[in-house]
Amino acid sequence: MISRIDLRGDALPEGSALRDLLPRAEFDVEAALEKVRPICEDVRHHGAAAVIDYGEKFDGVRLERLRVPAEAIARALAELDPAVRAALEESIRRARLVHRDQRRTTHTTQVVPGGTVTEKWIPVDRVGLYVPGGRAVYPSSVVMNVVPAQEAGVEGIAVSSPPQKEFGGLPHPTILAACALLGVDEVYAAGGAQAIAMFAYGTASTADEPGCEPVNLVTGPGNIFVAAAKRLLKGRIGIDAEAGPTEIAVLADSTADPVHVAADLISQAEHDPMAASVLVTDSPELAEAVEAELKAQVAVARHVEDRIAPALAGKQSAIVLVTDLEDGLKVVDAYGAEHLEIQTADAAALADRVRNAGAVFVGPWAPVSLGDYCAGSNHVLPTGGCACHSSGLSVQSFLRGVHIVDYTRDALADVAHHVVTLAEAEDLPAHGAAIKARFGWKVPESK
Ligand SMILES: NC(=O)c1ccc[n+]([C@@H]2O[C@H](COP(=O)([O-])OP(=O)(O)OC[C@H]3O[C@@H](n4cnc5c(N)ncnc54)[C@H](O)[C@@H]3O)[C@@H](O)[C@H]2O)c1
Ligand SMILES: N[C@H](CO)Cc1c[nH]c[nH+]1
Ligand SMILES: [Zn+2]
Repeated sequence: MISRIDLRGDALPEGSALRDLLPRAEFDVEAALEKVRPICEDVRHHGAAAVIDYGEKFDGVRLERLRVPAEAIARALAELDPAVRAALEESIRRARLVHRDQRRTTHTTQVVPGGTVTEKWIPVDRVGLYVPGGRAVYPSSVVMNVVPAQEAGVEGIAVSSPPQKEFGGLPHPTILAACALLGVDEVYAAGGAQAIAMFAYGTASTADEPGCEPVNLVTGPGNIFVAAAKRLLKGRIGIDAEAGPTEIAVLADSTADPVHVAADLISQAEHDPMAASVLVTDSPELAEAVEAELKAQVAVARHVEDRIAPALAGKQSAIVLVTDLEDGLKVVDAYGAEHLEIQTADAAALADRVRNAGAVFVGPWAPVSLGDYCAGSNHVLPTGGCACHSSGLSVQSFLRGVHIVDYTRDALADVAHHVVTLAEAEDLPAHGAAIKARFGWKVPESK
């Protein structure tokens, strides 16, 4: 059911050749652009009416209005299962602890006497947070989007999630309840590309409801249509990342428990038929035991036909045998998984050497599921190998650093000749003139 790749014996390929040994599932955002372009254009020109039309087409439910009424949000919280409420509250509490510590402080550097550069961090004014709701619904993604935005100090927060037919076209009630727990009252029942376009272009107010004001930044995971709309509208709006299907890599040795490893691989395969589950190990015995465990556990799992089985059987999932853990480390670094578990005898030491992963989970007691819900870490993480250049969602994602430059006359005079020289070197004399104009059109002599 899951394929094997044997990299023992020969020297490992290097660089991109090593990365290519472990392909991802086809997630052709470029091709999806052609599908989402007309959707985004429609929303641009026809606003809420177009979003409602696409909701009917793709989500099978025709809405009267996009904005979720305050009573529906309050009702969802009132009717929330107390155990789910307690779990969400704990998830929020832990996420707040971690994200509060990510806040940036204003920092001033005195470059020369009388010359300072202050770096100030300013939150984005208004954000649109996307919470997926196609194959599964993700109240936990409400927490992972909203908490960093709030801790960054963002004032305008809007959430959108697909309308659910079985709930009369509202987003899933647990998503609404999570919004209520977090104090978010601007929630829309819109999914896919049309939701991202709604955030980017805004919608006009009608007699029935206020429109959605355009946002500055859109964050949150989603399927290929969400990713394509983000790519298309990037520039008009900022985006966090084009998150692709979920992935887990486990680097394990003979000390790992095959029951845990198999359970963790299945846990992420449960998201999507394109999800990737990869085990990298130097132990053929562990590989065999995990294969047997996968069979046993899949036999009693839910979501097998539509997600777990195709995800594990896909080219994106594999058990990779390596000569030793040094090679294993090279393989997982080349792969750059969204989630990387280290289940080895010296897990902490090995984890410390990882360079490319969205998040690293150390040892037997830190499964990815913990991070998905209640570790305090963020679960919106770079996929598709983007961990080599990008980070997961954080307070930083919602901040802009601004340099405030403050020089006295003397401090400018002291460096003026360098500025003029560089301006001349770039054949941009007007730049130099802007300095000379302040000193009677002469370059002041440096001290
Ligand atoms: N990285 C993370 O933090 C994270 C967290 C949760 C989920 N995920 C991933 O997010 C993804 C969620 O995808 P999903 O599909 O379940 O939910 P989704 O909310 O992203 O997409 C559902 C929407 O897609 C649109 N759509 C469906 N078919 C369409 C079509 N043919 N053409 C145009 N639009 C169409 C519909 O409008 C629908 O509302 C999964 O891949 C999951 O693994 C990632
Ligand atoms: N593993 C997903 C991507 O990081 C997040 C998630 C939400 N709910 C369960 N899991
Ligand atoms: Zn998950």
